[in-house]
Amino acid sequence: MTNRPSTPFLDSIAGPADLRRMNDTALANLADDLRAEVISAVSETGGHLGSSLGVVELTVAIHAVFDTPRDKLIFDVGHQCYPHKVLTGRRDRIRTLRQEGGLSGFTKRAESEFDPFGAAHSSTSISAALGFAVGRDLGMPTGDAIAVIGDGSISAGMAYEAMNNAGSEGRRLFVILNDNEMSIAPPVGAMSKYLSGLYASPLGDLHKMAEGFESVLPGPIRDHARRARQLVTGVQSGNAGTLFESLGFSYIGPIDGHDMTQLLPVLRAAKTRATGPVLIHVCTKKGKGYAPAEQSADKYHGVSKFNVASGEQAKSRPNAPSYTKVFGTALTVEAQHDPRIVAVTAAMPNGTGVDIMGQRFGSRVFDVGIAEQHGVTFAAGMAASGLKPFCAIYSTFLQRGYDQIVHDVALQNLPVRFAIDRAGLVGADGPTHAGSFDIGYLAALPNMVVMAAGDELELMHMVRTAAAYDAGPIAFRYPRGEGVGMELPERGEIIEIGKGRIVQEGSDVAILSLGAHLDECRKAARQLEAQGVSVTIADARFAKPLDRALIRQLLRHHKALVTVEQGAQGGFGAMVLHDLANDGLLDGRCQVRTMTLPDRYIDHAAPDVMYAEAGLTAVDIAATAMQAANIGLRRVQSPVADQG
Ligand SMILES: Cc1ncc(C[n+]2csc(CCOP(=O)(O)OP(=O)(O)O)c2C)c(N)n1
Ligand SMILES: CC(=O)[C@@H](O)[C@H](O)COP(=O)(O)O
Ligand SMILES: [Mg+2]
Repeated sequence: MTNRPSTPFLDSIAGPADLRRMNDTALANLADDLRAEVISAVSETGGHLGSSLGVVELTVAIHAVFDTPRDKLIFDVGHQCYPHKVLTGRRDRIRTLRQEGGLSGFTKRAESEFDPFGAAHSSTSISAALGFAVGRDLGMPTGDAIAVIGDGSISAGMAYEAMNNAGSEGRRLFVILNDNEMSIAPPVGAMSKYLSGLYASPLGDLHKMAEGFESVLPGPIRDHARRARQLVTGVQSGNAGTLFESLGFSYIGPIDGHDMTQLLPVLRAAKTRATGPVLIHVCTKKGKGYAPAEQSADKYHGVSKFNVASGEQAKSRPNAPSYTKVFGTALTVEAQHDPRIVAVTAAMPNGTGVDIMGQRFGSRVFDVGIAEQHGVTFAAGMAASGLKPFCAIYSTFLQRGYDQIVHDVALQNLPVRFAIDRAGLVGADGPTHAGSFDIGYLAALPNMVVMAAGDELELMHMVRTAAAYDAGPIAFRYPRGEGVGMELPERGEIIEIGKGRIVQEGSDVAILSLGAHLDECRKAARQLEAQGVSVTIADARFAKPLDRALIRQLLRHHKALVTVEQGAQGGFGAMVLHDLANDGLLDGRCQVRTMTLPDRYIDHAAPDVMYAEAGLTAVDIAATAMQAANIGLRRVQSPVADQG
């Protein structure tokens, strides 16, 4: 355990109501304590530290000024909510963040009345806040609605859809733009440049502050508030604020989000005077107040446990390259062979590994910002032009681009290659980030080819296959984390579309694996073999088109056929059942079982714990095969006993 910091101001409060009794100096001191507490806690748990450190003063100020939980504070993404959790009755559990059975790393309704709206995917906060504002105006027991959204997250279309609607609704609503000039990577796009322009606007460019607004500000801070003069004027402010004002918002800012003498009076004035939607532009530093974070390139966006004194993170030494790295490297090799290959990422160049290609072929890698919908259609356009786009998006975030996949890609049969990282359960980020649904939602689409990599070599083959495949859209999925650890060639091979492979041949039961649970299937086979059961393992490779010949062969020669996938019901297993049922093949000697994620969300924990919770361990697979084959349950070894 690290040395706990001394936090007298934080120790003196039980919840946000206490903040409303503190003077401004005490609130500033409280913010210092809170920052120290967050650093200390995250050093023990890991998590999204940089974003949380950037909003310490802002979080204190909002809770001090607004009447939470009656007023609804909605953090966009929610990855910056650790100070909020500490202030809202969860300090005693803050050192359980992202651990099994502990606090979520995001806001979560089930956790606290101070989390009125759950999040983890970005750019939803303004829509949700507007919903609360309408609820209030229609008599629901709710107060003001305050959305806190980052400069990265405000690049997504959904934020503009919400502002467009909020501006025309004209209801009292607060949007606080937390502008730290960072997304996960440095932010991209015209919006980012626009915000930087606002930040650079000299005070003297602004028009006169409205009398009514000025009068509610205490004398000493009037100067700071000169930047907030548009609150009740609605007057255009030269270049500053014009976009937000055009959308119907009053624009206040920019103000220094680490200076309580600016934050508190501006929030108080806004709260007192606002009658319609207001956007308060707050400038902060990601990682503020912790030197290793401020100095790091990613501003400590997501960190593992670390040493507070040195900032050194406790990264475990990898046994094998990550799937992400294997993908990024294989893509770069393909890009070298074919100049038509381009890559698209939605604000995750490092997370998806396309930054590896970017180092060699920078002009062919496109970071579109947090804009998955646009990213998919942009890729479709590039494919229509004759390019070969690889659209690299995490499974969970690709959900955002589903209509674009259906309407712009699949329907037009355009050869967009979807590289789907973080397939399956991902661990500490929990259910919001689980890649559970892509097999089902993609395999349902005509024209779409869907592959899943059984290991990192298979991933290389799939990258090469996708690069070579021009007949229509093709997707391949692979999980978060390390591969199994194997010798890898320079370049993958092209595999035949719709053909699986036999990994080992047996005669009693067949396990048909799709994707990276292949290794778990091997463990299950060893457990079964220890019981005298002869096992075939097949790697389906394709959820679509199915290798129907392979499936029928397995069915003919075994007493049981068990499909296994790292995905939800309605995926690969369902495709197999559908296919067999339609051919009247389900009533024969061979019993068929499907093993998928269960029909519920699984809370954050280490991935193997989550898979155990899901009933998808080697023991579960072996037991299912035995039961299906009616072999009789003898003792099945536990995974701990199974060292092989
Ligand atoms: C729809 C969606 N796409 C991608 C992400 C991954 N993601 C999480 S935080 C983040 C950056 C957010 O930047 P910003 O809003 O500026 O917050 P900051 O981290 O700078 O505090 C990204 C890309 C996400 N959560 N949701
Ligand atoms: C908050 C968010 O959405 C991302 O930061 C996410 O936590 C990244 O996850 P990976 O660590 O899997 O890239
Ligand atoms: Mg940011």
